[in-house]
Amino acid sequence: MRLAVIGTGYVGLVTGVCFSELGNEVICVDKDMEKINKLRQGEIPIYEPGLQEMLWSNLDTGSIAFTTNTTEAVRNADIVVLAVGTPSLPNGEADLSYIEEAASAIGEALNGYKVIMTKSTVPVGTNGKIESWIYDRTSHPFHVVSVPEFLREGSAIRDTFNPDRIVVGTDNERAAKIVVELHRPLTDRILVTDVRSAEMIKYASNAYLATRISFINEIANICEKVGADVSQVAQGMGQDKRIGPAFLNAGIGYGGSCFPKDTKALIQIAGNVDYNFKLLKSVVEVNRDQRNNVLRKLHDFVGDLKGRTIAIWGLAFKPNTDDVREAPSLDIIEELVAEGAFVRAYDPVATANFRRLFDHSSIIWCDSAVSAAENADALCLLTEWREFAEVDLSQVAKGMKEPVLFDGRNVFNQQSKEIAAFKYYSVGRPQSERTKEGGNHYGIHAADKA
Ligand SMILES: NC(=O)C1=CN([C@@H]2O[C@H](COP(=O)(O)OP(=O)(O)OC[C@H]3O[C@@H](n4cnc5c(N)ncnc54)[C@H](O)[C@@H]3O)[C@@H](O)[C@H]2O)C=CC1
Ligand SMILES: O=C(O)[C@H]1O[C@H](OP(=O)(O)OP(=O)(O)OC[C@H]2O[C@@H](n3ccc(=O)[nH]c3=O)[C@H](O)[C@@H]2O)[C@H](O)[C@@H](O)[C@@H]1O
Repeated sequence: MRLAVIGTGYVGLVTGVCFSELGNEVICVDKDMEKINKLRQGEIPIYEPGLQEMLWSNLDTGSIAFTTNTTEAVRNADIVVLAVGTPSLPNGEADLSYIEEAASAIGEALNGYKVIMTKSTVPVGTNGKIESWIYDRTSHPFHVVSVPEFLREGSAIRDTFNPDRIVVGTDNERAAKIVVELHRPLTDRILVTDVRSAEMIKYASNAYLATRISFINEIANICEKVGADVSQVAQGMGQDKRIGPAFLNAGIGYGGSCFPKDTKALIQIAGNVDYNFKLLKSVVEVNRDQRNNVLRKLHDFVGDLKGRTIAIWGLAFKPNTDDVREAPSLDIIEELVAEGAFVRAYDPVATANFRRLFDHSSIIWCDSAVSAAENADALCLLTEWREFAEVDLSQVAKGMKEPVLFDGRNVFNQQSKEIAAFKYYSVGRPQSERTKEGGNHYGIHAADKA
């Protein structure tokens, strides 16, 4: 089939590349000329494992192309994929201005029957609006179908080729058949629903996953106080088939471009119909506070942070991506700087993106995990990049002023020999005897603070 993908951000690019890999003819559109020019040269603007290579091979065969010309792309397509951004407005609601602009351009361009497939995450009722924005500008027939996207950054290609399900929201049989046929090579698990239910499935899924994370983080906070180990608790819970093991990793809370935005949007969607979504409001609040645990632990152990040097491992909101949108690292580093600390930070790929959002003369950007820890008073692991688990910790400990490690993602085994060199704090796990006993040369005793 011939696809025009409008919006070549994360979702648009991954969708475009994967569907061209499946043998479709794809043209990706973006209004950002610089981005399109780079993509034409095979340069991708994001870090996503495997995407670059797949783009190159499809550019070579000519099954994918890039343009800023929406009209031409739409005219040559059977299916138009809407993948523009839907960021948060200051009140938490989704900003639909990019969707309206793109829908209007599609309406102007229509030259025959097309299916418009909405992959952007949009509030319930939006596909109806998209339909009317297009309808007002054309006399050609079309159907708008809600096909929410469930890929995760860092594993986007694997997720696209192995989806748990594809949701197709439409009341129209002809459109449903076309969209089902497009996705058939990916899976048999294709659920056709009405449009509003499809829109709700996306928000409900993200809100539920966010809820699991805040739930396990609160359990972790309680574990710390009662001397239980949240890793074992999560394992025990996850073995119950009704619960399952995924998304029960305690840590410093969720970030990224979607959970924070989509949870806030669903609270607004509920509020607009006079429903107070109390549970989800708490999920957001718990998440906001969870990242402060790192700072609280630093205060407990290091005391006043003014003039101290804090090393940071990991800036991205999760491993295998260079995305720092709503990353816990942003709040934590901003606060460290505000309190007068010096920061030595390292991330394998996300440093440039982080610096675009926040930079300061008190931060030294390091080019390896080991160098970031040099002469630091404490080290905080914020993103569980695999390379951190493989670093020679004895070398790290030797290079630090004080071997104090705050493991915000429970990467290390606190019983291990390497960890024994540190005063080690993780999330929701009992502190080792050494850590409990350990005072430090600032004269503050962790155990005294309890
Ligand atoms: N990032 C992710 O992992 C996922 C995102 N989503 C949803 O997909 C949607 C897109 O998200 P991202 O790809 O992260 O967005 P993004 O913000 O990275 O990219 C959006 C792109 O659309 C372009 N654009 C905006 N208006 C346009 C127009 N009128 N014509 C052509 N191009 C236009 C922008 O220049 C930008 O390159 C959002 O609704 C998001 O919630 C859903 C699942 C996963
Ligand atoms: O709508 C979206 O954009 C996407 O949002 C998430 O994907 P993503 O944000 O890429 O990454 P996740 O793997 O879900 O992680 C999100 C955040 O939760 C945190 N997390 C995840 C799992 C866990 O057990 N604990 C935990 O703290 C991660 O560190 C990360 O900060 C969803 O998993 C995707 O299904 C969805 O398509």
